[in-house]
Amino acid sequence: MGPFLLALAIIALSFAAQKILTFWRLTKAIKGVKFAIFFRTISFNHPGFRTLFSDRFALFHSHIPGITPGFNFSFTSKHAYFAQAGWDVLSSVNLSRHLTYYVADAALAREITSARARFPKPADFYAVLAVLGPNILVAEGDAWRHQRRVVAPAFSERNNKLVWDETARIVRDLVEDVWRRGPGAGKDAAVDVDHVLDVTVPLTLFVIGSAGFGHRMSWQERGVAPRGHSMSFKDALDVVGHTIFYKLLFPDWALRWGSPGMRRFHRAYTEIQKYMVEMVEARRRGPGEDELEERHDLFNSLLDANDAEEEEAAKLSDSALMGNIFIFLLAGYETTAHSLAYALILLALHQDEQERLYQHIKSVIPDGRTPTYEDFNSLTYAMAVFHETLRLFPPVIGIPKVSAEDTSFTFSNASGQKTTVPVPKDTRIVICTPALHYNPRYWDDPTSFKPARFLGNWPREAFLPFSGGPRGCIGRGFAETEAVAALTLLVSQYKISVKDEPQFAGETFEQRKARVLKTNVRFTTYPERAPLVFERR
Ligand code: HEM
Repeated sequence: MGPFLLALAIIALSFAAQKILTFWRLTKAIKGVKFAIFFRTISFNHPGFRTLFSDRFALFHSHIPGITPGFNFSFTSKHAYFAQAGWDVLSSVNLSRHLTYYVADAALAREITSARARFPKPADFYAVLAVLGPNILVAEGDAWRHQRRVVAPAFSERNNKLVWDETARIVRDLVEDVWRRGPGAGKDAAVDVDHVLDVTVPLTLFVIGSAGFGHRMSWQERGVAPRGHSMSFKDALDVVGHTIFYKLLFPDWALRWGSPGMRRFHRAYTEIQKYMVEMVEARRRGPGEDELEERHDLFNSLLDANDAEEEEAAKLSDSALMGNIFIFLLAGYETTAHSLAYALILLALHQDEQERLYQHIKSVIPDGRTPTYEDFNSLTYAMAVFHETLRLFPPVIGIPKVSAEDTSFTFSNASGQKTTVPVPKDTRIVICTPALHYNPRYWDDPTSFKPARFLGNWPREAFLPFSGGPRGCIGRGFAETEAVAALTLLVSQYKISVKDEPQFAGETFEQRKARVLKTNVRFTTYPERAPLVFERR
């Protein structure tokens, strides 16, 4: 063996030895469960995954024993691994430098989400999102506090009302301009939708377009670019909304010169920035004659709040304004589109629940008028349907945190046994929302769709689709208003069912359910294919 190969072999061996030592050290560190045997106390390693790779190794979606917990294990297995281990916390040791705990224990999840300084977000996990500009989702410490203070007033009651009104307008346009007047549509014909996302994705895009960015869009609008632009706002937002992951994966030069899809994304992203710069400049010039109406979209309110900051140093920079408005799009559009889609599928599968929702809407609005934002608080069953959907299909399947200090977790299991595990500084923590939401300690019959469980008293600590504590979702009210409005407006006018297709004629209810709820995860959970029929009531 030549000296070069020998040097290479020594480096490889010492690398492997270092990995094995780290693995051994971490495994030793997680002694938790204690048993007293013949006057001696024996500690056992806290159960969990012992694998080569961490769950972040996206090549493997499911758990492969010894190799990886699996990128999507949290959704595919729900509470099963926790039940097997007999604990609602699992440890994970792999060849990375970090110990990880997966959490499905409600009290512990609350402890973690409420202690922002002890358990911040892992900076490396979120770094990629900073390419959009400084923003509230990735910021930590003082920078986060500053941004949240400026951003929070935009998510106001007045913005929620705008969300409602815009959702109502967009659903009305869908019904009148597309479903009742579109090609092949009779006035009262049933409407076949090939995939529910074909409805919910544009719907939520239009809502974030108007209530978020202050740009009204419609289903039939053709993409004519105004002077000075190469794309209409609608087309640009559509492209950016669907393919924003390009921005997270590739540097600017690659987007500029890459595949046609990458170039289209780059053009759309540049266009949106251009539109927003124009909106900022238009404000600085003052309102035009036809712009005297007060506007409560997120972008406008964010600019208002920023202008109102007295000290120049307290104002957000232009790039932080852009970063935040893009993060609203990234964090708020797919999550809402996908969860609304699941709600419609679940209602189509469970006709009894759909009827209950319909009767409840009728009891709130007996004269059949169009529901308004003032009805929102009374539409409790629609909200219960949305919450039950988020429990069963949380769009975000893991809430990552890191321990900022050496500490410990104490928790008990279903049989009342208590344990304490050490949590060294830099330990990774993932709150597994599906496991928490399907945990039978908190939810009776957890796999069933039962919206009524969200009426009255329900275990709030075991429901974290929006995370919780100070870093909880700032857009929760936005999403809930939009979903309740859309569900109420659609179910009050249409009976929704799963489309009968000849190739699935012989399937049982369970097979049909599994087919239309088949889920994939790309950033958020989404249904792969769910054809529905909307039949006029
Ligand atoms: C069903 C819909 C939604 C779900 C399930 C959801 C879920 C979440 C979750 C789990 C987090 C915490 C993420 C983390 O810890 O990294 C979060 C944060 C956030 N969400 Fe949402 N979200 C939804 C809708 C929205 C909407 C509509 C907007 C804005 C228009 C939005 C804006 C944000 C922002 C800005 C944050 C960061 C807050 C902070 O760190 O202070 N979300 N969301």
